[in-house]
Amino acid sequence: MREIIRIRCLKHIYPDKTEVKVCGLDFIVHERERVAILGENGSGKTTLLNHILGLLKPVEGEITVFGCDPVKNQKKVIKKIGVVFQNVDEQIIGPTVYDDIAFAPRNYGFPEDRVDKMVKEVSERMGITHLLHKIPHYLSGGQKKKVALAGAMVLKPELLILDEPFNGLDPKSKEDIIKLLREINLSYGTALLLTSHDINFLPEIVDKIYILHDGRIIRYGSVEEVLQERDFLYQVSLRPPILVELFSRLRNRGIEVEIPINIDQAEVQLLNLLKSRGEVHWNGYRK
Ligand SMILES: Nc1ncnc2c1ncn2[C@@H]1O[C@H](COP(=O)(O)OP(=O)(O)OP(=O)(O)O)[C@@H](O)[C@H]1O
Repeated sequence: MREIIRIRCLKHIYPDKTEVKVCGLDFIVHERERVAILGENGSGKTTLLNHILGLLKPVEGEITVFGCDPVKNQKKVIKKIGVVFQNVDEQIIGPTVYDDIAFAPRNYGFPEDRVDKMVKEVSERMGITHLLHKIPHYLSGGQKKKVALAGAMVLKPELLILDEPFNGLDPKSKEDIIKLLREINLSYGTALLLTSHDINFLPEIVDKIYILHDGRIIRYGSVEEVLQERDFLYQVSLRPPILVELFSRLRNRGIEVEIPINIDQAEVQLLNLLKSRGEVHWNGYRK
């Protein structure tokens, strides 16, 4: 698969002299991949994303996005990327939801009938056509996230960057956003790159994980490999998913179970345990 991002040992110095380093392993994202960056507060996740967007210029290091330097070729690069920032209030700028979603295509000079088609198509996919006439300020938090996502997706970018997409959402809205992101990835082939402290949801939405700690990318692997490493996650100030914690405790008591990362795997593990004790039938129902 084609590489769309490659970063090696970035260093950034903010105007107040705060130094942020992202060294260690190379950071690589391929087309269509679904990748999460994990790390404690202040570890540099947003700084890294802002470099990918060409909004920040590193003082040291190498960064290539879609084969280009994102600072020197910002217009070209940004056209291929949709972004949902941590604080969506700062990015929703249109007087109505319709105008907000129409902002990017109008900005790129698409004729108004094309813009109309694009806005309607993306709004239908996001399930927000009933909100198009509304003033964004009055929307709920979950509705604002969906509008921001529609604005980010209207040009069908190759890469979607999401900084803490689940912040402040209720469980149903989280599920809606996860479902939308999976559909977007599948139907448009859009690569997903996200940060999240909501570790329990990650197996449903990403395949690969990078971990940032103390200015270094210290771990890269599949979502299963990384999230099953309970002790390692604690060492780097992260917390394992609740199922990993529970089943690790059972293993520590000598109970023979594999560590699951989602509810289906956990169900299979528990049923196997009950079957081995003769407490349930082969079909998983109680004897
Ligand atoms: N505009 C800025 N000016 C000065 N320092 C900044 C600025 N933005 C970020 N920083 C500092 O850079 C470091 C990394 O911040 P960053 O926002 O990238 O972390 P993060 O991993 O995204 O954190 P969080 O999980 O809390 O969102 C922090 O020490 C932060 O205080």
